[in-house]
Amino acid sequence: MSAPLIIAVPSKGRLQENAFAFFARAGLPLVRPGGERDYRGTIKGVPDVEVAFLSASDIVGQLATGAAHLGITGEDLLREQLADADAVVEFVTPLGFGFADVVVAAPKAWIDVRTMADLDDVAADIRQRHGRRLRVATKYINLTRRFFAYHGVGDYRIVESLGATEGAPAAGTAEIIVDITTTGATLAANALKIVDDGVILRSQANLVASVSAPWSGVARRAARTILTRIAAEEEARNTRELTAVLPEGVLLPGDLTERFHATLPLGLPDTQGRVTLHCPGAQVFALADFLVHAGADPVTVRSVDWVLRRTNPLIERLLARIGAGVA
Ligand SMILES: Nc1ncnc2c1ncn2[C@@H]1O[C@H](COP(=O)(O)OP(=O)(O)OP(=O)(O)O)[C@@H](O)[C@H]1O
Ligand SMILES: O=P(O)(O)OC[C@H]1O[C@H](OP(=O)(O)OP(=O)(O)O)[C@H](O)[C@@H]1O
Ligand SMILES: [Mg+2]
Repeated sequence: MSAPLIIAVPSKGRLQENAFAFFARAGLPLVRPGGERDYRGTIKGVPDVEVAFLSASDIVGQLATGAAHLGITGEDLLREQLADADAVVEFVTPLGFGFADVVVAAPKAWIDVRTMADLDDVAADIRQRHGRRLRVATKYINLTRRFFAYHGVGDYRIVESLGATEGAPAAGTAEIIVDITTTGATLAANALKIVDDGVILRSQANLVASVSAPWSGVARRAARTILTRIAAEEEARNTRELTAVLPEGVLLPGDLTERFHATLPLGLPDTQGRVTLHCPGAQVFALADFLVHAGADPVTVRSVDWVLRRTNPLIERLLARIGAGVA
């Protein structure tokens, strides 16, 4: 048997919980036979797949070396750890969880400091008064360097911080910080504020593919199965299915798509006038009202679990990147 597809999934914390829920919704239940401390798993019912449970940060490394074919991790970590992330991985799809902004934050007490340009002034001031550089506590060293250079701030020094970064200014080890924030609670608790033009990156968890992994036929086929279900769930999430019986002689208008973004997955109404329509959640009531006024009574609306298609944008994107090969 040729080597399986390796998919790297966060092994703990918020990203792990969300990743398990996400895969389950897509009809891809992750199985961890040995419990929380088991770092190898499978996807129930999908052959030729091995799940590697790793830290979100290690997942970046495994994708970069090609040890994993697919992975779930934060865009912040990908952009921080890879000099040119887009050259090394293909961003297949954002996952709608793990939202975190990488931001520059300064003490709230610095009332005159609002922008990156103001920080440049502060840096000059510190240099002049104390003969040293502005200190920035962060674990996002590369993102910080790139962003500060882009804003023309050069007279600073990074103080590497591996945790509790928000505490650095109060502890006196740095003046400002670069870290991730989601609710803002940690910044507020530490009397810090985000600099107005200091949002470096709006990150969320992404499904990404390694460009350098050995994409054998087996790996491609397994990836196709996984991406088919993920795309099916993505499409279904915002799809509502309406069923109705139209009175004899009533025709559906030709501009159904333009007016309601609706499609007819089963085709035109049958001889009894029965019809099934799909439309986005936001259009449901407009379309239902229309059908009721046309004489349908009742109109039934359902959520949809999956919309499975022969191909989809996720597969197309992956194949375009790794080469069509023998999938
Ligand atoms: N507060 C948060 N809300 C949402 N996503 C977050 C949050 N904190 C981190 N993340 C996302 O998850 C990734 C990994 O963070 P996580 O906290 O799981 O790992 P860690 O900080 O390396 O480890 P730990 O917190 O367990 O010491 C981050 O890089 C980011 O993409
Ligand atoms: O804006 P908030 O919602 O307050 O979230 C931001 C905090 O969450 C993360 O910390 P985490 O809890 O992962 O602890 P860590 O610093 O040990 O990673 C991050 O490092 C921030 O400190
Ligand atoms: Mg953390």
